[in-house]
Amino acid sequence: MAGTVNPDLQAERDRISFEQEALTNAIDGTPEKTEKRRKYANLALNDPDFDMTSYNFLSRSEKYGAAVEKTVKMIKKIGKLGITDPTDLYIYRSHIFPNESTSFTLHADMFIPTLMGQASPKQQSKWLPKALTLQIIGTYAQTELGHGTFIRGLETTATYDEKTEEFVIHSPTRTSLKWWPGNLGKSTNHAIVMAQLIVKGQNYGPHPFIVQIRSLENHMPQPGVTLGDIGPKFGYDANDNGFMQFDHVRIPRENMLMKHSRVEPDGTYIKAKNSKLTYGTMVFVRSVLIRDVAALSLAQCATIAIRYSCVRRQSEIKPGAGEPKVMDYRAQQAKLFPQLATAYAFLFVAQEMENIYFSVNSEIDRGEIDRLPELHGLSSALKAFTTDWAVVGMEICRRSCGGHGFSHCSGIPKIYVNALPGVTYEGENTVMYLQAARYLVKCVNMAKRGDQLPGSVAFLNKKPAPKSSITEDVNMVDLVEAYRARAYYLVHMASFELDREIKNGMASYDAWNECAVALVMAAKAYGHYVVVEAFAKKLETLTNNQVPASVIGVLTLLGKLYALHGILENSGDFMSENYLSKQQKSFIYNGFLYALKSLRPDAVGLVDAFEFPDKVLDSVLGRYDGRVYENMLEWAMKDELNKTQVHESYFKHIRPFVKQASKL
Ligand SMILES: CCCCCCCCCC/C=C\CCCCCCCC(=O)SCCNC(=O)CCNC(=O)[C@H](O)C(C)(C)COP(=O)(O)OP(=O)(O)OC[C@H]1O[C@@H](n2cnc3c(N)ncnc32)[C@H](O)[C@@H]1OP(=O)(O)O
Ligand SMILES: Cc1cc2nc3c(=O)[nH]c(=O)nc-3n(C[C@H](O)[C@H](O)[C@H](O)COP(=O)(O)OP(=O)(O)OC[C@H]3O[C@@H](n4cnc5c(N)ncnc54)[C@H](O)[C@@H]3O)c2cc1C
Repeated sequence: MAGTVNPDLQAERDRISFEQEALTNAIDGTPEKTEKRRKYANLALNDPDFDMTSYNFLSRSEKYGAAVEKTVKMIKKIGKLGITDPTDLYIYRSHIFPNESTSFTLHADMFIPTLMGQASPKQQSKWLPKALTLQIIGTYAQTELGHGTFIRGLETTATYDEKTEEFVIHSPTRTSLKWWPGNLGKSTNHAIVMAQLIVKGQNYGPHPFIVQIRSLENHMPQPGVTLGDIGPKFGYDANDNGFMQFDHVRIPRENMLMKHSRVEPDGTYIKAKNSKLTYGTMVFVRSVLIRDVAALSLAQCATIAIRYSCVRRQSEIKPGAGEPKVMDYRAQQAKLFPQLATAYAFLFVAQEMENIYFSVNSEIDRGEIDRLPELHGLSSALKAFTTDWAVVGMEICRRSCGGHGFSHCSGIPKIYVNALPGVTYEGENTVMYLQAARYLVKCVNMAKRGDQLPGSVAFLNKKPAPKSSITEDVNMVDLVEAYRARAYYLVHMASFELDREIKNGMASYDAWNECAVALVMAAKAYGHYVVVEAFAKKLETLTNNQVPASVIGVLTLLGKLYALHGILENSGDFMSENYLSKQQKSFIYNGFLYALKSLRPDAVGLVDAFEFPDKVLDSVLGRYDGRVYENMLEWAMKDELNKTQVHESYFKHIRPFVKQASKL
C-alpha cells in the first residue's frame, strides 16, 4: 500500500528504547539548534521551485547547467527570505544541494572567508559588500599544475611595479597554470590568486591577490587571462574545477590582501606577525569539513545501509526458520555499527573543533597568535583522520548493501564521490598528518623542558601508567586513558626515532623523511585519542545537562563501541610493551560483541535521529518508508536507455552485423 511504512522497518521503530528527540538535540548541539535546522531545512525542502530532479540521469554539461539554474534560484530566495546568518545559510543550501556543489561553493566557502580573514578593514569595506551581494563572484586559486601541497613552490608571480603602483600577475611556465580551483572553469569572475610576491627583485613568498578574471558584462576572460574547465573527474561533476593562465595581467597595488602583511606604494614590504596567517582560509575549511564532509557523509551512508539492512532479507540463520533481516547477522552488525558509532564520534569532535576554531580566531583578530600552532596541528590531524575513516566507512556501508549498493539507486555513490576528495583537497592527508606530527614533536620537546602544554596536547605533559586498568566491565574512563597512553607512546617513539637519527649524524631534514612512518602513526594516534576523548566529554556534558538516561545509555554504548572497535583494529599498538594484556584484549573483544548485541534494537532509531530527509539521501534503499522494492523499477525506468524499447545502435550496428553473419 502506498504511503505506509514497510512493516519490517516499522517494527524496528516500534521498539526503540530511547527518547529520539533528546538524541537529535544532542546531535545538533541544543534543542534551539534542532529547531533552527528544521526551520531552514523545511524552507528548502517544501519549496516547489526546488522540486529536485536527481542528477543521476544527466550528462556532465546538463548537471553543470542544472546546478547554475538552481544556484541562481537559491540566491534569489535567500534574498527574499532575508537569510543572513552563516549557519542558517549553510543549512538552507545543503538541503537544496545535498552532496552537491553549487556554482558558487568556492565563493561562499573560500572567497568570502579569505576576504574576511586576509583583507584589511579598508579592503573589506570595498570588496565584501560586492561579494556578499554577488556583484562579484570569486574562487580560491592556489593550486597549480605542478604544485598543490608545497605552497612555497608555487610559480605564479606577482611582481610589484612601483612606477604604476601595480602588481603584474604572470604564469611563467606550463606547470604554473592554476589547476583545480572550484567553479573557476565557467562560473566565477574574480579569484583570490596565491602568487609569489616579488618586490624590487626580492621574493617574499606566496601572498593572496584579488584578480578580476572575467568581464562583468559578457563573462569573457579578461585580457591576458586564459581559462577553462579541467575535464571529467572521479565525481564533482557539477563543479567546474578550472585552469587559468596569466600573461602579465596588471592589477592595482590595493588588490594585494593586506590584513597581515603589506606593500607600501614605494615598495616597502611590511611583514606579517606570522607568515602562516596567510594560510588561514585553509585552516578554516579544514576545521569545518570534519563535520560537513566527514561526519555527515558517513552518517548518511550509515542511515541508508542500516535502514536497508532491516528491509533486506536473505539466507537463513536457523535452518527452515525463514530469511532473517540481514541486520540480524552479527557479521553485518560488526560492519555497520562501528560506522554508525564513528559518525556520532565525528559529529561530537567536530563540535569541539568548531568551538576551538572560533575561539582561537577571535584571539588572532585581537593580535594574539600564541594558539595558532595548536589550531594548525589539531585541525590538520582531525581533517586527515576523520576524512580517512569516513571514506573507508562509506565503502563498508556500500558493500553492506550487496549488489544494490553499487547502483546509484542506493544513493551511496553520490555521497561517496562528493566526500572522497576531502582526503586530498585542503591538504593531502599524509601531508596533514606530517604537519600535525611536526607540532607534536615540538610539544614533546617543550614538555621535556617543563612547559605546560595547551588543550589537546596537554596529555604529553603526564606519562601514562605502564599498564591499562581496563577490566571486564569496560568503561569510558579506562578507554580514554588507553587511547591517551597509545598516543603518548607513539608520539614519544616518533620523537625518539627522530632524535636518534639526528644524534647519529643525519641532517634533520633527512631524519624527518626517514622517520615519516612513525610520525604519521603518531599523528593518527593523536587524532584518534582526541576523538575518543571528545565522545567522553560529550557524554559528561549531556549528563550534566540532565539529558534523559535512556539517551545517555545508548550514547555510552555507541561511545564504547567506537573506542573498542578502534582498539581491535589497532591491537598491535595497544598491546605493545604489554600495555594491554591478552586477557584485557579479550575483555575488549567481549565488550565489542556485547555492544553490537545491545545496540541492535536501537539501530534504526539511532540513524533516524540524524533526521536526513529522503530528498537529501536521494536513495531508494535508504528511504524513510523502507518501500525499496516498490520503487526500484520506477527509478530504473528513468534511465535514458529505457526511453525506447530498441536502442538506435541496434539498427546501426547489431542488425546489419547479424544479417551479414546469417548470410555466411
Ligand atoms: C558556522 C559557519 C558555517 C560556515 C559554513 C561553511 C561551510 C563550509 C563547508 C566546507 C566543505 C566543503 C567545501 C569544499 C570546498 C573546498 C575545496 C578545496 C579547496 C582547496 O583545496 S584550496 C587549496 C588547499 N591547499 C592546501 O591545503 C595545501 C596544503 N599545503 C600546506 O598547507 C602547506 O604548504 C604545508 C604543507 C603546511 C607546508 O607549508 P610550508 O612549506 O610553507 O611550511 P613548512 O612545512 O615549512 O612549515 C613552516 C611552519 O609553518 C607552520 N604552518 C604551516 N601551515 C600552517 C598553517 N596553516 N597555520 C599555522 N602554521 C602553519 C608549520 O607547522 C611550520 O611550523 P614550525 O616552523 O614547525 O613552527
Ligand atoms: C575536488 C578537488 C577540488 C579542489 N579545489 C581546489 C580549489 O578550489 N582551489 C585550489 O587552490 N586547489 C584545489 N584543489 C587542489 C588540492 O588542494 C590539491 O590537490 C591538494 O592540496 C593536494 O596537492 P597535490 O595535488 O599537489 O598533491 P601532491 O602533493 O602532488 O601529492 C601526491 C602524493 O605525494 C605525497 N606528498 C606530497 N608532498 C609530501 C610531503 N611533503 N611528504 C610526504 N608526502 C608528500 C602526497 O601524500 C601524495 O600521496 C582541489 C582538489 C580536488 C581534488
